[in-house]
Amino acid sequence: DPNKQIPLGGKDVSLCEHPDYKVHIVSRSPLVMYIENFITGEERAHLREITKDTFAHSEVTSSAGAGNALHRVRTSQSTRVDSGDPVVRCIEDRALAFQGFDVSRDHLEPLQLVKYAPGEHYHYHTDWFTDVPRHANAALGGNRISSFFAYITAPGNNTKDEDRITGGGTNFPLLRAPHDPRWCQWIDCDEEWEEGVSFRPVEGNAVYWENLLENGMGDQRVLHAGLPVITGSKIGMNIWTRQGPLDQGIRGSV
Ligand SMILES: O=C(O)CCC(=O)C(=O)O
Ligand SMILES: [Fe+2]
Repeated sequence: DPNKQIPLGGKDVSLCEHPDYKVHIVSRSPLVMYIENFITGEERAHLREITKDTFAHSEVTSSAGAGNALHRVRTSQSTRVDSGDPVVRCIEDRALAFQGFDVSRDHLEPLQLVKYAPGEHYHYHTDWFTDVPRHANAALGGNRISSFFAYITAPGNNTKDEDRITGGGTNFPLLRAPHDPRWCQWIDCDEEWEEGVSFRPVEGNAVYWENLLENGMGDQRVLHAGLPVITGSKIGMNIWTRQGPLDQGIRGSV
């Protein structure tokens, strides 16, 4: 049946082939890992394509403020990705396998894409919720145990000067920066030591971290921000795993 084939760079995506990604530990406590080559070029193109007209100004659920107050903490635009899409399912499979297979798919929130134009940023925050009754109740699967943040669009060296991204790193002010110069391909090595770790946006790569302490409380040390994009534009993707299953209606097809 030719209709079952989804063309994507000439590949049949229903096969779900995982890239040979590489993992490097950034920090053992809190656990933070850097993943090279986690989202393939075909997958990135597909994600951009299926979401291209769906971005809206991001909500920040942790803020109690009114509409315009929100825009100061997060000026980017975001969108949820259709969980029924085969490429999305393949990426979900990868995120679940990464976490040791034992987490089931219903613990995953719908994947979220975040887009930044020049000047846009996301202020310091944690991905775990402080208002547990409101944002992390049982129907919502509890709190977020882990986060992946993957770079989907971040025009690099093979791009015209005017399109190339500058700024737009992901900064973790409370992490200690690793020392080896090999990290400088992904981490801003010019950053002051007191500023913690800033991951530069590198397409296809991702940062993974755990949000909760052993006792289930949120870990303050994974505070982070999306630094302002200066030139070019950036699209990132959040993959959030909850402590328990989300109710069907919430995860369902979006
Ligand atoms: O844009 C970034 O680098 C980080 C975004 C982020 O932390 C989020 O969307 O929760
Ligand atoms: Fe975040």
